[in-house]
Amino acid sequence: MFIEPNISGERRGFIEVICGSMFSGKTEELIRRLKRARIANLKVEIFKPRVDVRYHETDIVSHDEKAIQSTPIDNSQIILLLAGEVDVVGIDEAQFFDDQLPDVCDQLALKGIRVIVAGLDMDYMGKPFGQMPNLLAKADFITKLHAICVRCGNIANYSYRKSPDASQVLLGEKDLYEPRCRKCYYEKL
Ligand SMILES: Nc1ncnc2c1ncn2[C@@H]1O[C@H](COP(=O)(O)OP(=O)(O)O)[C@@H](O)[C@H]1O
Ligand SMILES: Cc1cn([C@H]2C[C@H](O)[C@@H](COP(=O)(O)O)O2)c(=O)[nH]c1=O
Ligand SMILES: [Zn+2]
Repeated sequence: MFIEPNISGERRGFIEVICGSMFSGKTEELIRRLKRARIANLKVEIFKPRVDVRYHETDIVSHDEKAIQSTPIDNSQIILLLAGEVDVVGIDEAQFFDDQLPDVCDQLALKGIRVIVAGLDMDYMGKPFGQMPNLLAKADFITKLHAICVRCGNIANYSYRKSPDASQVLLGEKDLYEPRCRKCYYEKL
């Protein structure tokens, strides 16, 4: 990623969005960027929605068991209260947050903070998930990652749900979901 030097001397914030299907490596990439920011001695705060307690009460944990400590929160406005003096804010599972999240990210970036957001761009129906479309619209930088289709080995954009449960929010792992390419996803629907 190339970022032009800041010619005015004033620190400018920006919004980075990491998106893709389940198992595409969003959480790993978020953790990688946040750990590098800490290596650079930047002050980092990390948040996740309280609803996401699959692996750990507080940590953000990838499917490959890479982890970083975070603060579980009930709504996105809390980030503004807790991220006063930070350089970098990380947010995982952004699709589960309320509709204030894009505005919160804008406010953080306006204060000069680097905001790194990871989330599912599509739900199991292949529809845009939560505030992700609005975050993608506001993002300065977007990284779309792909998993490997468990059926054919091509790149996977879709998160296929193996359960008949039709609610949009249904926490789970390989027990409930598998990443699929477009062809395999629509064949089995
Ligand atoms: N079908 C798959 N395609 C790609 N990675 C997979 C797959 N199944 C399991 N994984 C594992 O998932 C890891 C990515 O996990 P994670 O960063 O938590 O993804 P995400 O946050 O996008 O769901 C990979 O490094 C890999 O070890
Ligand atoms: C597709 C889809 C997923 N979910 C849930 C399942 C998991 O708990 C998370 C996604 O986690 P990941 O870090 O991207 O692997 O979201 C859901 O609730 N509804 C869906 O449609
Ligand atoms: Zn496939």
